[in-house]
Amino acid sequence: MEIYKEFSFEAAHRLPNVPEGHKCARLHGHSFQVRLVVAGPVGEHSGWVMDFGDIKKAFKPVWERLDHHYLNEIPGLENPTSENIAAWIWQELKPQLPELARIEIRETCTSGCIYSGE
Ligand SMILES: Nc1nc2c(c(=O)[nH]1)N=C([C@H](O)[C@H](O)COP(=O)(O)OP(=O)(O)OP(=O)(O)O)CN2
Ligand SMILES: [Zn+2]
Repeated sequence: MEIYKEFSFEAAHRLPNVPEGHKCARLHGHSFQVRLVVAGPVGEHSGWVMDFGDIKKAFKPVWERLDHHYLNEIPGLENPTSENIAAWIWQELKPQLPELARIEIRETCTSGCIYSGE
């Protein structure tokens, strides 16, 4: 079964590799929405795949590196597209949360990406 926990973080970024004149070359900010999906069997006694609180605990140190930061200054996020942010979170979080199955990032109300580690 899959469960999920949602988070948000506020951050600024600019996209350095967009074509000349692209609006995203300018410094701007988003309230990024993050959904972490965890997969596994439902424990017979616990009745859950994992305590939602344990997902929150695992993500906290990663979240703290993102929230209210200028993403371009974070090593590995020099080109902070949604795709690269999702892959970066995966790389940071997967060792602490091996049950992580998917990350969904929403950059605006209408734009985002889904990453399953491939
Ligand atoms: N594949 C990607 N495309 C774009 C990314 C990205 O990370 N991956 N990022 C941006 C910009 O950061 C931009 O802030 C968000 O894009 P966009 O959806 O174009 O934003 P708008 O809210 O202005 O969208 P409208 O639907 O046109 O209002 C750009 N592309
Ligand atoms: Zn943006």
